[in-house]
Amino acid sequence: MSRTVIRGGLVITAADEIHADVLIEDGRIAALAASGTPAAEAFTAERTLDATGKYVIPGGVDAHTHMEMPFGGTRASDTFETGTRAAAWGGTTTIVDFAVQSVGSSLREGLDAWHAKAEGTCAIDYGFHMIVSEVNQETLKEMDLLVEEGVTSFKQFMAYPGVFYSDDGQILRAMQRAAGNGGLIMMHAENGIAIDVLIEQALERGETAPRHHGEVRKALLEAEATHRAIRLAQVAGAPLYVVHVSAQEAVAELTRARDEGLPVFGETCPQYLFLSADNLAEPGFEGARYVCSTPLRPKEHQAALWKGLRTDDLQVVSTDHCPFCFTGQKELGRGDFSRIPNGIPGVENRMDLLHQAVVDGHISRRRWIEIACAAPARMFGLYPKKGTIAPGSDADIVLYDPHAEQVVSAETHHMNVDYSAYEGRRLTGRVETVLSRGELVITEREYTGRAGHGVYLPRSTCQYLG
Ligand SMILES: NC(=O)NCCC(=O)O
Ligand SMILES: [Zn+2]
Ligand SMILES: [Zn+2]
Repeated sequence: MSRTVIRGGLVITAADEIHADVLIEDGRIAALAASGTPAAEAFTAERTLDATGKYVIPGGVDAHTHMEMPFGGTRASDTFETGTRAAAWGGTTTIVDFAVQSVGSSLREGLDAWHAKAEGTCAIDYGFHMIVSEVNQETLKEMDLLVEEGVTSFKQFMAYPGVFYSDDGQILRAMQRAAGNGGLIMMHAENGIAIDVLIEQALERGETAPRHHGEVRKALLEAEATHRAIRLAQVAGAPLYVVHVSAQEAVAELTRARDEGLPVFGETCPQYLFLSADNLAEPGFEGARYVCSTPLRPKEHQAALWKGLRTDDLQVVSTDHCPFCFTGQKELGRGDFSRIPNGIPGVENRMDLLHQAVVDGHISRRRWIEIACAAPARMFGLYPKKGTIAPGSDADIVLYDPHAEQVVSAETHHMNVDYSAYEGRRLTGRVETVLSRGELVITEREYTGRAGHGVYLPRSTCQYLG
């Protein structure tokens, strides 16, 4: 039996804060006891980690990543190996990535392809959602099978006509299926048909710079799609999780639906909380770094997102990590913003940025852990194995120094991408040590993990539903 004890830290979960020692046995949390008490003194182990002055928090659960995803005529630049290593550096110990059904192929083929990419390469544990690109009798049946084997959530797109787009009828059918099999539909809510008209008109006017990406993907078209998705889910009797919410009008739709008692959930991402349309408007082609969809919004939207996170109208912060290098990838869209590959890197930055939100007074420490660890684990059927520090849970634990100062930079980050969306940002707080199932992956800011340590996580269904 291998044992580790973490002594003297402030253990923070979504529910509690307590100065406690944590005993780990064979990769799981065996016991907690208030530091200095006889119960804690009785913990014995081969390895002791001193967490004095540190927070001891659950490893982050990032429920929205796209490692090596083919998109926009290229491929996301992090592999499962580089992306999960970078995640670990940033205090995230679980990702849920998106397997993609290619048009003309089955869900099974898409899922198998993603298993093949990830297997034996990940530094931390991983699960999959399934992107459903085609809804037909076969794929609807496959959804049932996937839920049974632990792929319990399905992403559909109201955006990207001709790529991932589903029309309202296809969405309704998938939602009806999910209502029956316990699956959770994750919606990219933007009116892609209307946006394509606006893109065409903007390009005709010669508006080709990155900032026009934000202008054509209007907040109202996010809100309209969010409203439509909510009502389709209501008709189907299905729960709904809206991904990457950025517009205050979309938050208002979610709030209204939740006030009506509907099982509707929302996710936002650090880029919408910390960046804005001002970044997209950086001179020349510089703003291409910040092209993602939904787009970065004017700063005024941020207050509604923070409020939504405080009031639980938004439950989860994920990264939507989808990195494309500026050189050679983002550059595909020089002269035509609609050809800039959509996506922003951030899997390494999320826990730190959200800690900064604690420092800045936007959220409490426990809410930090709720939205970054516990809620995504519950939402996607991984709790309490992941997302908390409790006896029986996997020993996915971060020793976090709340006083360390850092400056974010592509020079020092570990993501396989040539820029940082947060370049030069000063943050208070830093990950010191990370354990994944009791194994040291980061040890006092040295990488001590290995590719292949991470295992696939079959998931149960959403734990917010009865
Ligand atoms: N969000 C984004 O811009 N890229 C990744 C694909 C998606 O999540 O829609
Ligand atoms: Zn999306
Ligand atoms: Zn995404």
